[in-house]
Parts: sequence; C-alpha cells; structure tokens
Amino acid sequence: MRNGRPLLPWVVWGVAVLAYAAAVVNRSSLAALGPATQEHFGIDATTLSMFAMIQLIVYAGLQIPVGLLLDRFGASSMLLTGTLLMVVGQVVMATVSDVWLAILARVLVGAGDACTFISVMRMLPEWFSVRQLPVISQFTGLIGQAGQLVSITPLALAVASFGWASGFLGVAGVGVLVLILGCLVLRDRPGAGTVIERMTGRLGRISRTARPLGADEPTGAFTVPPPATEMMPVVTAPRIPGLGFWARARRLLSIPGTRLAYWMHFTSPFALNAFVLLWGTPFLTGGVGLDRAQAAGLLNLVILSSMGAALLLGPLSSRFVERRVPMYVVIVFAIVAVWLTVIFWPGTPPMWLLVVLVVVMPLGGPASMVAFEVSRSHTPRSFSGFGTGLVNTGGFTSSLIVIVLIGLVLDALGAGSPEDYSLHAFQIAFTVQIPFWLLGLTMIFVEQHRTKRWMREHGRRLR
Ligand SMILES: NCCCC[C@H](N)C(=O)NCC(=O)O
Repeated sequence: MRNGRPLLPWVVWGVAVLAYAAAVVNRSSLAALGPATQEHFGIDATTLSMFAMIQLIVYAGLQIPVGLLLDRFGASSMLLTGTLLMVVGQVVMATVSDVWLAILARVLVGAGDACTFISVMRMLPEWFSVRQLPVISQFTGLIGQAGQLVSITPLALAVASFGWASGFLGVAGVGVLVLILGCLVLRDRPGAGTVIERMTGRLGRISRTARPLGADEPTGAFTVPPPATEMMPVVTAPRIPGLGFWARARRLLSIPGTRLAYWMHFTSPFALNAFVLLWGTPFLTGGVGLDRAQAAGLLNLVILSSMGAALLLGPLSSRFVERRVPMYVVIVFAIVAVWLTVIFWPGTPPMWLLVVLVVVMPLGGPASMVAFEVSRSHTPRSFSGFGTGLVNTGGFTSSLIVIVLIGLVLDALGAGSPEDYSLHAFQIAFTVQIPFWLLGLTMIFVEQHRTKRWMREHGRRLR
C-alpha cells in the first residue's frame, strides 16, 4: 500500500469539518432566538443586534492574530483552543443573567469561531493532494455552513422545550465532544502527533506511519524562508513580535497572488451575507410585500443554490486551475447584473426576478472559497496561516460595512423600522453595494495582471 494509512486524512478532515460545523452552530446560535434572548436578558432590539455585531467584529479583528499564531503553534492546537473558547462562552451564556456577561460570552464565542475555519484551511494542504484541495475546500464550506440549519430549528426547539440554560449547555456539550475527538484525532500534518501524543511525548504508530493523499504529487503548500531582516537573517520564526509582524506583513503583502486572493474574498460574498444575515427578510416582506412563507421559501432557495454551486465549483476550479479567476469574475458580474436589475426595476420586482436573484447571488459564497485556493497557490507555507487569516478578513469586512451602510441609508430615508419600510427605500439602500463591487473588481483586475507578471518573472506555474 503506497499511502501508509489512506483513511487517516479523511478521518482528520471529518473531525476538522465537524469542528467547523460546530463553530457555525455557535456563531449562529442566536439566529432563531431573537425574542427569547430579549426576554431572557430584558433587552431591546438595538442591544440584541449589538450581540451579533460584537461577535462579528471580534471574529474579523482576530483573523490576522490567529493566522500568525497558526504559523507558530500549528492548526490542531489553534482549532482546539478555539473550540475550548466557544465551550466556555456558551457555558457563560447559559448561566448568566447580566447582559454584560452575556456580551462577554459572545466575545468568547466570536474569538473561538475566529480560530476555527482558518485552522481547518491551514490543515487541508498537509493532508490532500493539490488536485483534491478545491473539492475538499468546497465540501468543507458546504458542510460547515450546514451548521446554520442546526442552530435554527433544533436549537430553538431545545430552548423552547428544555429552557435557556439546557439549550446553551447542549451547544457547549457538542463543543466538548469535538474537543475530545480533536485531542484524539487531529494532527497538523502526517508524521506529527495528536495533542495528547505531544503532551505525553509518545508518538503512536498511526502518527508515525501517516501519509498524505497523493503523497507523490507536490502538496499545495510550498516552503520558502521567512523574510530575512538585518536583525534576523535566519530561517526560524521571529523572536521580537513587533518586528516579526511587520516584516512578515510586508513580505506577505508583497505577493500579488495573496493580494488577489484578498480582493476575491472581499468582493463575492458580501451581497449574500447582507441578505442572509440581516436584510433579506425585511426586504422581501417589508419592501416587496411578500408574506413570511414566501420569503422563507426564497431564503431556502438561497441555501440550496449555494450548496449546488459548491458541488459544481470545486471540481471545476480543480480541473481548470488557469481559468478559476475568470470563472470567479463571471460569477461576480452575474451577481452585479441581477442586483442592478432588481435595484433599478421600475415598480415591484416580479417573482421570476426574485427567484433569479436568490439563485445567482448565493454563488458568491462558494466563489469566495476559490480565494483560498488562490492564496494557497501563491503564499509560502511558512506564511500560510497569516495569509489565510488575511484573506478571510476580506469578505467579513466588506459584509460588515455593507450591512451597516444599508441600515444607515434606510434610517436616513426615514425607513429604518418595520412600519416605515418601503420598496423604494430598500432599492436606494442596496445601491451601497455598487462601490464595493467596483472597488473589488478593479483590484482583482489589477492584482490578476500583477500576479501573471510576477509568475512570469519568477518562472512559476499555477498548481
Ligand atoms: N459554501 C459557502 C461557504 C463560504 C465560506 C466563506 N467563504 C468563508 O470564508 N467562511 C469563513 C467562516 O468562518 O465560515
């Protein structure tokens, strides 16, 4: 058998993706519990929305620090630390009645969540061949996002039937299960030990004989020394954190392929996130005038379309590596075209147009996963945690700003609350997306051009 234990990469991936799905459950655990949360803590809607905002800000703000820690401590340690933080956060959420402690709980959940996805993305190139990675990454995104489904109906039912504390302790319990599995199974790379093996100093046979899939192919990650500086011209990690950070940041940002990946992650997912996380239902019901069931049906179509696109895009971007950026750009143009049609539609957009919108717009989610493929192709292995963290801030930053701007425009138009919503106000508010698409697409064209030139100059081929 050429690959010692061909099952192990799949088992490691299975546990890693379970940890990501659990993080998504934690992230969206308040999604269907708005009124219950308000009642439990006695808070108004603005304070409730602060819970979500703070959590997202913590998530986005920690991507780069977590990425740096990943390069130093490895993916499995960071993933388990993240899970532990979420467990503590949910135990606090289950047991406190003070709103500030509840906010602290959401900070812990946001911090733990911030450690999870990029750790999984950092681990994958160590275990899978470069041909498999696009498909595995898309499946990771798809299965992880399915965690949202768990946090909507089952968690709401659990809280309604067994009470607030039991519901959130249940989520914490899932985290404990992930922690146990993670300690037993996760390994940063073939040949590395589990956390338990590293703590006891005894590397088991499974770890010693582990091989990546496609071990004879080059892996997706490549190794180059970190930046040489006058004070530290050696290959080890920098000892002075400030100097190390800026030197590493300069080196990373000097790679056009990493910048291209950042702008790709920035550009395609914000319309989807703004729609799904906040503004979709108010637009469809308060703006277009659909009833709740019709709006829910369209939101379900969003999820189905995103899943279908993930299944298609993985194999396509693996088969046509050279074409993955043009494919991505076509998707963004399609999203822009359908949104502009909705925004400038005279009168109420017809149902067929709304269906096209909820089928095309979600393609931006799986398309954003292609950004991690681009990042992996161009970012040296010793920087890949930092690179993945940086790229992952792109979509979260653009989404947060667009969500806030849409709310501000609605307020400015006097249409900020459900009784004042109007279609016209929503159409104006959604125009805030246009400069973000323009900026993102321009930067993608610029960086794609620079990346091609850089590759010619460095004699590199895409992998
Ligand atoms: N099937 C769509 C998955 C989109 C995932 C998205 N691009 C992403 O970056 N996710 C990060 C996370 O923490 O969920």
